Amino acid sequence: MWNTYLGKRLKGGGYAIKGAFLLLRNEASIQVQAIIGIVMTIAGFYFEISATEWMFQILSIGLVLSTEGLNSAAEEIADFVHPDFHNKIGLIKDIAAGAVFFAALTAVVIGCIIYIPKF
Ligand SMILES: Nc1ncnc2c1ncn2[C@@H]1O[C@H](COP(=O)(O)OP(=O)(O)OP(=O)(O)O)[C@@H](O)[C@H]1O
Repeated sequence: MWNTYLGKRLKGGGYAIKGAFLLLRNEASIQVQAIIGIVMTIAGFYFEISATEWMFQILSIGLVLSTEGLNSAAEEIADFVHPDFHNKIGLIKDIAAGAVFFAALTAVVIGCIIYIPKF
């Protein structure tokens, strides 16, 4: 069953879910972002945001969690291929963190657009 096309796709989905749990269990940065996502979801219900606002908020949370997860993967690869200090490893980690910064900045701007008018 697992060797069929569908079986292989299901197995791939299983690895992805395992990866998501590993991120949530082991990565402090993902845990912080996930907590922020939960707080913003509670705020969304409290302020009764519109369907469009929900879509942007959910996209923002997903974007930040995804880039944060990819950043963690880049850090793992960097530490695996070169555990010692190296300027290039530092540059790779800084660039990966920069990607998270863009996502987080986008989420903050969207959050301000949604919630500032509600005060
Ligand atoms: N092996 C290394 N060589 C050179 N610079 C490094 C190295 N490891 C880390 N750095 C520098 O330290 C910064 C922080 O790296 P680190 O691996 O501690 O990530 P982090 O942001 O603290 O994430 P986490 O807490 O999830 O590990 C990097 O962005 C980089 O500038």
